[in-house]
Amino acid sequence: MATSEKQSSPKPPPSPSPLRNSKFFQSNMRILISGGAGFIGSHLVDKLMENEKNEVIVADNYFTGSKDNLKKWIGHPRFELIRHDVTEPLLIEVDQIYHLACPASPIFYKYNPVKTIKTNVIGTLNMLGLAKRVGARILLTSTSEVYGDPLIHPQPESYWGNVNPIGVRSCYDEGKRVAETLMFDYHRQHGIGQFYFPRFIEILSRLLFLTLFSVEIRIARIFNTYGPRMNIDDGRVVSNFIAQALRGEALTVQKPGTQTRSFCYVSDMVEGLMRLMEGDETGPINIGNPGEFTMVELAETVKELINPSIKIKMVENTPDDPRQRKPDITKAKEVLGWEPKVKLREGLPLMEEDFRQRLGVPKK
Ligand SMILES: O=C(O)[C@H]1O[C@H](OP(=O)(O)OP(=O)(O)OC[C@H]2O[C@@H](n3ccc(=O)[nH]c3=O)[C@H](O)[C@@H]2O)[C@H](O)[C@@H](O)[C@@H]1O
Repeated sequence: MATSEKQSSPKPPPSPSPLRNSKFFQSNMRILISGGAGFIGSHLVDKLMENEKNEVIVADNYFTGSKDNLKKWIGHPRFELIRHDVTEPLLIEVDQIYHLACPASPIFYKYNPVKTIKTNVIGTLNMLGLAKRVGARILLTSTSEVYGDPLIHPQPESYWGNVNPIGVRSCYDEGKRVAETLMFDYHRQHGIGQFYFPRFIEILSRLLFLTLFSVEIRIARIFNTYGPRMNIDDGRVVSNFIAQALRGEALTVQKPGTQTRSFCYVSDMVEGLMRLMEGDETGPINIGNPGEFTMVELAETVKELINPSIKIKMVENTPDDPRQRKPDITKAKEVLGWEPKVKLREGLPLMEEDFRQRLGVPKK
């Protein structure tokens, strides 16, 4: 009886790798960024590379990302770029994983929805498997789209959302919701978890080479982000309007134009993600700028700042477009001490400058 009780008792959590335990005696932190050749990923690479103790490894399949975004780091001894699709397993030794890989623009993620949901589900499983094997901390970039077409405004993290499970956006928003579920399931199933142990016990356990913890997770819910290096033909609203204004084309406001979004400048986003990774809070945490604009207001602002002579035209919208979106960032302020600094009117000219250079449109 005693033997069978012993056999059926739950297994202890798996041990973090020796690499993780010896972290306190090593100078370098090895950081993987999946999707690091993309818009937000490449800005994150720039920031992490500023710290000489970081080694950065980017894994990207270049579906929407580009080597161009990382050209200044190629050949750097602390930087490595791997062509890799996260739907396949990746076996490397790292301390931290920023898991960003997934097309984020609606036209790109709807282009191959099966691939999008595979990236979110199988890709996140593979990254979690890696995190579990090597004892790495993993941060998932989830999205404001998990709130769907929200019935609560602004959206706090406690809101469960209003999502169409069979719509054309589901590959992305339901995909990210499953990715969040996987993160928490790995956290609960493969480790005692920081819900129950404060940080100092975690540190003490590592110093004593005890392995109380396994999969440490962080979840950021990213709200609409803009800035230099967005794909010019990305299809999202800020990049569309800036490219249209510079090409002298009418700004295409999708109907009704009263729908709202809250736009966060990319440097603020990267700062929020890094604070979340380094802090003690698992999340989910909203990272976004609460400044809220209708699409007509955004078009008028772009027109005024970049090209007052262009027209604004109303065009058809796509199904399930959320009518309003604005982050409640109380939690980010409290637990990360983070809030965005760059206002829309300050960020748009910085993005305009980058788009001018890439489109070859000189300033008048
Ligand atoms: O930019 C982002 O960070 C987010 O972009 C998309 O979400 P969405 O808010 O639909 O992004 P957009 O395609 O930029 O659309 C925003 C609004 O602008 C409108 N829009 C878009 C493009 C355009 O040319 N004109 C226009 O009025 C859309 O109808 C929508 O109401 C993604 O699905 C999110 O995951 C991602 O986090």
